[in-house]
Amino acid sequence: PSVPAPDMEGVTAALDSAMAEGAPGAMARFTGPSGVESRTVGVRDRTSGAPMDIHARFRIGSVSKTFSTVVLLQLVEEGRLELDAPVNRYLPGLLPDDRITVRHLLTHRSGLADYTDAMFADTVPGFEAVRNRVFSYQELVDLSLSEPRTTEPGVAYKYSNANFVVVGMLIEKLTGRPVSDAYERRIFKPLKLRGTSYVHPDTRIKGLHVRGYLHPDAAGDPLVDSTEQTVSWAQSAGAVISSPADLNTFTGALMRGRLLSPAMLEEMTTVTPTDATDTRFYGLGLRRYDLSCGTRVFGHTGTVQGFYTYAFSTRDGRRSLSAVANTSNHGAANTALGGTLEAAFCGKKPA
Ligand SMILES: CC1(C)S[C@@H]2[C@H](NC(=O)CCCC[C@H](NC(=O)C[NH3+])C(=O)[O-])C(=O)N2[C@H]1C(=O)[O-]
Repeated sequence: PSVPAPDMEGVTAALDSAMAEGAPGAMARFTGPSGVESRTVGVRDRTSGAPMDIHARFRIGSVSKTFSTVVLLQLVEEGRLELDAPVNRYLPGLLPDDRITVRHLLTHRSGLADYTDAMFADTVPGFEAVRNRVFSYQELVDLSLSEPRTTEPGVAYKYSNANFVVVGMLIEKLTGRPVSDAYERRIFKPLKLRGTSYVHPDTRIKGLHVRGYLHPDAAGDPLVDSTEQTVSWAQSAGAVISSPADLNTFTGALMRGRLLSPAMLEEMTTVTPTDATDTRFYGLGLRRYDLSCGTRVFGHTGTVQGFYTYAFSTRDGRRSLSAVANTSNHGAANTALGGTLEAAFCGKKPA
């Protein structure tokens, strides 16, 4: 069946509006049946004035959660753990409730509190306090468990980074290796994602990269260059570095079944609503957005200091979009950037 061509003027308009909302720059890359289209606006470095570059790498924040999910679901396929088994079967004594299952982690239905709410309540001081810190997984879990749980296991969707910290712990326990080895061996190398890396706790983004600029809470305060950080507060929940092309490859390959069996991909894309709207859903470490033209796209969003990211594909993997703006803590810029999805996947609006 023919699909609408991407509305690249609309994509550019969304990138321009992200800049108008305070992003120093933004870019998007679309891959579809007619090939690749990319657009860049503004700068990747405010000091040098270097223009945004479609080949530059950046922090993808919680898009990392989908990478971690793919590794864990491959381990499920290999019989190393079961989706509906208690987490405590594999990490004895870790969680205070044996009813919390592996699936609850991947669907944000565990009830484990998100420690980043308190950690980043004051945006810039919170960031400065942790940007060079190295946390153990256990320290992050302890931060979560020091707060009340948000729901009985399985009862409700409540997004929490803690879930994907535990996913990282499961991967390391079951493989006996750091998560970086699993990412490399199971995803980065097979898909030839040469611009994608997991370098925690190194603070640098090596090679050609985008610098990220954090908006302070007080309007009018200067942007904070947040490019260098360990992202140790997130790790398997948010510390992957990638590029527009690699994200297109990753979400496209995932949806084409190159990483998981058809049955497991079906599990991953089986969703429940995340909010009152009937357009946003969450599966296993994966978001589904239902667009105005009826197209359903699957992928993830990311918010890490200095970077907003969208990385989505259609269910058949034939069309993929990745978009990034090099700012954060500024919702209007994030919403503006999100406009690239409708333009790319729904095409030009009828006159
Ligand atoms: C659910 C989200 C939005 S939050 C979650 C994760 N990012 C974080 O947990 C970092 C939150 C603080 C980031 C900081 N904000 C503040 O400090 C506010 N006081 C900023 O904007 O740079 C990620 O990425 N996910 C996004 C996702 O999945 O889309």
